[in-house]
Amino acid sequence: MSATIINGKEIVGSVREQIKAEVGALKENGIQPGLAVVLVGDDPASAVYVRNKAKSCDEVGIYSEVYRLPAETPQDELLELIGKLNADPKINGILVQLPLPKHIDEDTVIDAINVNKDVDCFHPINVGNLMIGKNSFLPCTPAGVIEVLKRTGTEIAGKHAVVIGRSNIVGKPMAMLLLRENATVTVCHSRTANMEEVAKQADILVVAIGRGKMINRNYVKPGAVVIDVGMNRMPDGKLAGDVDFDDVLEVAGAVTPVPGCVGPMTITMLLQNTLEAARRANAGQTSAQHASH
Ligand SMILES: NC(=O)C1=CN([C@@H]2O[C@H](COP(=O)(O)OP(=O)(O)OC[C@H]3O[C@@H](n4cnc5c(N)ncnc54)[C@H](OP(=O)(O)O)[C@@H]3O)[C@@H](O)[C@H]2O)C=CC1
Ligand SMILES: Nc1nc(=O)c2c([nH]1)NC[C@@H]1CN(c3ccc(C(=O)N[C@@H](CCC(=O)O)C(=O)O)cc3)C=[N+]21
Ligand SMILES: [Mg+2]
Repeated sequence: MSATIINGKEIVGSVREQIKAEVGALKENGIQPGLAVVLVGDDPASAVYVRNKAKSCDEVGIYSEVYRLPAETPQDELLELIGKLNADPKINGILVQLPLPKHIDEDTVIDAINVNKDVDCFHPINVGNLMIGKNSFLPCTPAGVIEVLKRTGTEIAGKHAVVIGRSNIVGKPMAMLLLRENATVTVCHSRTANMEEVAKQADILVVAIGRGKMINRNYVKPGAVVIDVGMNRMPDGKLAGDVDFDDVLEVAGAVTPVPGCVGPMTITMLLQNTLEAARRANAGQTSAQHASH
């Protein structure tokens, strides 16, 4: 038996078509959503993601600005740029590419981003709103995974979902979104005992650990849907996920490919959030106003 390879390109394409149409409709009312992406330092992987983000904005008609700052940029200068972007009406979304150089405190930087422009959903207020189920931006990678599950017709409610990884960017918000969809959720991490046994209980297995090809068939229940968030540059120079794709393909029900699914889906959700931010800015409906009452 061989698993279905989830067609990421097709899903990404159809969500982006929808976003493009909605951006087009806003433009007819004289509104163009705008995204600012800030990259500090010259990490080559980050440079690729930032280029992809700008290109994807163009494709759907979102205005974008990219700021490339040298690695030694003082924290104050970065905060000053964020202050300017916070006040700029052309900019609806601000994304500061992580990780930042060591001399910069990531929490301080994230705190400085206007809550209503935090299209990553990394600001503590937006993270809090997510926890209590209030309307806020959805974190891009986890929201992209939910969209993939829904568009492949995967039932989530009542199913056992196991998330491997507990980072603030992926694992934790992923668990929260699956819970919102009424899955029974287990989160694994580096201190989890008997991880193969735990993972094998999953109907839906989401893997975000940053260990190239670590998750093989021993972690997978026959027929499970396996979502690979990992992005690793292997010693041979090739890109691979955290899942041993060829091995898992033989037992799983469906598997996402890397590259070609969760990565581009993450960018798609970023576009969606930027569109949503522009809508809210123009409706005068901001979560900061809600939060201040
Ligand atoms: N496609 C996309 O859009 C995105 C892809 N990524 C990719 O996803 C992967 C994860 O990213 P991120 O969450 O930021 O990574 P982090 O390094 O921040 O977190 C990794 C998590 O995995 C856990 N972990 C590490 N090794 C093991 C192990 N051997 N067994 C069990 N758990 C383990 C860690 O546990 P502990 O907490 O105990 O240390 C931690 O919770 C990376 O490959 C990254 O490149 C990330 C963001 C977006
Ligand atoms: N503030 C912030 N927000 C993020 O969302 C964020 C971040 N920082 N730091 C890094 C991670 C990683 N990430 C990816 C986005 C797209 C692809 C992507 O498009 N991947 C392509 C391949 C790209 C390639 O060829 O290298 C694919 O999987 O098909 C991957 C990874 C967002 N992240
Ligand atoms: Mg730092």
